[in-house]
Amino acid sequence: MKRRKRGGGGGGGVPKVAEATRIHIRRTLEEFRASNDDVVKIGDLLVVPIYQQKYQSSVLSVMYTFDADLSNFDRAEVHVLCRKMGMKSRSTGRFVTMGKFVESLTNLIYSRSKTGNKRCVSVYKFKGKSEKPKAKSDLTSFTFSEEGKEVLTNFFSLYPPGEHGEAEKTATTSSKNSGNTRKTDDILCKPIMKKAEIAKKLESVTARMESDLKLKQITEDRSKLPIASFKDVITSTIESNQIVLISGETGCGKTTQVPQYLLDYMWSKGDACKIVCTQPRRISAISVAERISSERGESIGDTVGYKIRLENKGGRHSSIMFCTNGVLLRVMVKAGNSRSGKEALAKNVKDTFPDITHIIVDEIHERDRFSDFMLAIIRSLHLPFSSESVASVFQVNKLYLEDVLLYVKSKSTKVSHLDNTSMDEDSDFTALEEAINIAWTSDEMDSLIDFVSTGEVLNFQHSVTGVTPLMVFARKGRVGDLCMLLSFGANCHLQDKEGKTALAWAEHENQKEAVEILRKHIDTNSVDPKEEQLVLDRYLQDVNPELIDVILIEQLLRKICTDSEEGAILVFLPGWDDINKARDKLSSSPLFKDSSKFLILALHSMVPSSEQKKVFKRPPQGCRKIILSTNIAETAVTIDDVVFVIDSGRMKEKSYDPYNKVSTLQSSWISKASAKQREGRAGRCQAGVCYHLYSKLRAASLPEFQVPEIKRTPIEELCLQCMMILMMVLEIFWMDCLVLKVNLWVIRMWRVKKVMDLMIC
Ligand SMILES: Nc1ncnc2c1ncn2[C@@H]1O[C@H](COP(=O)(O)OP(=O)(O)OP(=O)(O)O)[C@@H](O)[C@H]1O
Repeated sequence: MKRRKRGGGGGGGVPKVAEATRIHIRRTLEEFRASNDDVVKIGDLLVVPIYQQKYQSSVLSVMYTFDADLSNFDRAEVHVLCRKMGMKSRSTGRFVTMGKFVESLTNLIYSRSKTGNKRCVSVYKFKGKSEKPKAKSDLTSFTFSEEGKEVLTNFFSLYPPGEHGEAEKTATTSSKNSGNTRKTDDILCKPIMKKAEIAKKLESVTARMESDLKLKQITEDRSKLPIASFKDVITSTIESNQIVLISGETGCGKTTQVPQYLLDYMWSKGDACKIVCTQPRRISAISVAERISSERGESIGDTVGYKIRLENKGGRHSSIMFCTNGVLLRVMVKAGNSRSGKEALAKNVKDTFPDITHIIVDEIHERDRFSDFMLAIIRSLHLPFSSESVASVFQVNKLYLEDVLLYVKSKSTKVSHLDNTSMDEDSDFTALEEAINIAWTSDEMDSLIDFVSTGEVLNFQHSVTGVTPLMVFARKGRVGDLCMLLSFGANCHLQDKEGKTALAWAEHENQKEAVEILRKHIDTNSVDPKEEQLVLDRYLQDVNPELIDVILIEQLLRKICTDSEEGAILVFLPGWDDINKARDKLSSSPLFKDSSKFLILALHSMVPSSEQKKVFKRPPQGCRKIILSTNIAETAVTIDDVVFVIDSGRMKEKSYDPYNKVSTLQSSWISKASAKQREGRAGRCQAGVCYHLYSKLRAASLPEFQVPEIKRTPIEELCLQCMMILMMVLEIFWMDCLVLKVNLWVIRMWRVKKVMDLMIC
């Protein structure tokens, strides 16, 4: 039988490479490419610089040779990956021994020996002409001429190093809320509030929360969040420390609760405050501000506001202000520009914005360049530091590619709401619910048996109780009917609204025979690890795991929608292309093209804010929401009806190759931190499931965190920004952002500076 090629079709002739080998190759190449040392150790091997004969002797290249036991397919994988990473590779019949090297760089000697005709593959990266790095003492006096500074200051005040896309005029901005035109920085001023006014505000918030039923419920839910028991510890730690690091599981309440704890604390003392909270993206700045306003029973722009590019709500009178990292950074740019020196910077931040009482920098694990710049500044202030950590909320069940493949092909879990073709409209639905009710409360089983004996509605769950026919038979000890349902393929893992399975009900009612049958069934039907591996291997022979398999996504969505009745589904895809491919696939599916049953939405930074907001709205009854999103929804976003997350494991990442001097936007594997964030989007308001479309082995091999953006950005771009941000205190920046390969980058930075000075003159 001819095999289907999948995964976007871009993997034509996908080599048959074992998952473990593929992971090993990628990791080795990434380590090799990232290393900037002259001699590096990868695994047990030393990788050394060599002077290639065919290049000028002054050109330094570094070579790494894989073990000779790679198959043809494995070597092909090395060649493909190498090309993508901007390195060169060559297969040779000779084996190059790596190991006997003289340590001195200038006297490198390496020995080669022939070991039969085994082919092996070597990888090269070129470091360009070797240059002597400038002495550190030279680098700290890095500064522009006075004219240069003036031109750049004007330039950056018009085009701030803020968010992507078109620049915004910073001098003025309009507030839709107030209809005023005011200075942007005004929104960072502390509200002028007398003690009596604060007490009145506090009173009205408390009264609202007690009188409004919805607010009462929200307040109760807030008090159950894991972070709630840390409220006093958090406020007192912040009171006695200038810098506090709070870490906690996704959804425990960091983003929405900490600003409110601070506000309540300040107000309880009768003090006005201005709490500025940053978010990496616009969507999270807006949605969190809106959520906090609704938790306090207020309109957005009142006590809580936000400021993003070209849009703001609230102003001076708002005590909590959300903004993007870029906006706050601009504030610091201003503070840093007016004076010079490390101490002056600290003083300037406080002097220029004396009204800001607290700054909260959220999602710092993302390491975007703006939050890194901010952290570098904050770190340079050498303030006392403390940390707190908080536990998690709802359970999220995690499944990986091998589980997904078995789940998708399993036949058992079928629920009636998509089987309505086999049930005549609402009357059958009501009759089946009635049959379950009767069987549950009496011993009258006939009408339920009539329904299930056709094998059509095996896993029907009662809309109120969640009880299935299998639970009824297990609870009543009807072993014959129980065996019939199990032989038809009924799902014994389904839970009712109390969280009980059929086995739990049988145990509860002490139905020993039913318990035994169900246990045996569960044991014999549990997945054999060998079967898992087999299914995975077979799948990976046909599918390149680095490409998005929209066929599998469609099958998984179908399965989820068959096995459960409600719960929005959030699918993480790397970029716009894949979102479109998935959307096209779903629109051509007879099931998903029915817009009365499925609402399919795309979430991407290019989608306007008004469209983005649609993902937070609940669809009409009977309609299921499927959101196709990039990593824009990965952090600080709560879509309250999301129960299922499908994680493709891929994201688009901007990277810069200092050897080839090119910037690329490539699809790459996510980090463990991102995977956790993606899982965290399910289970925020109820228990959820996350389907990772990569193997368990791949999951274990993912890097802990993404490479900081600062390390992936072209030096010219970074250079311009940090010159303005820390024009006078470059030393702090370089020393604090140790992730940078200082020598190589600073040399290039010098060149950019020279060009800039020339242009300005
Ligand atoms: N818009 C919303 N609708 C309903 N519930 C919400 C909303 N936003 C937050 N919540 C509830 O508040 C909880 C805490 O959310 P919050 O964003 O503060 O968590 P977090 O700890 O900052 O998570 P993360 O680390 O993922 O950013 C969520 O788990 C959810 O139960």
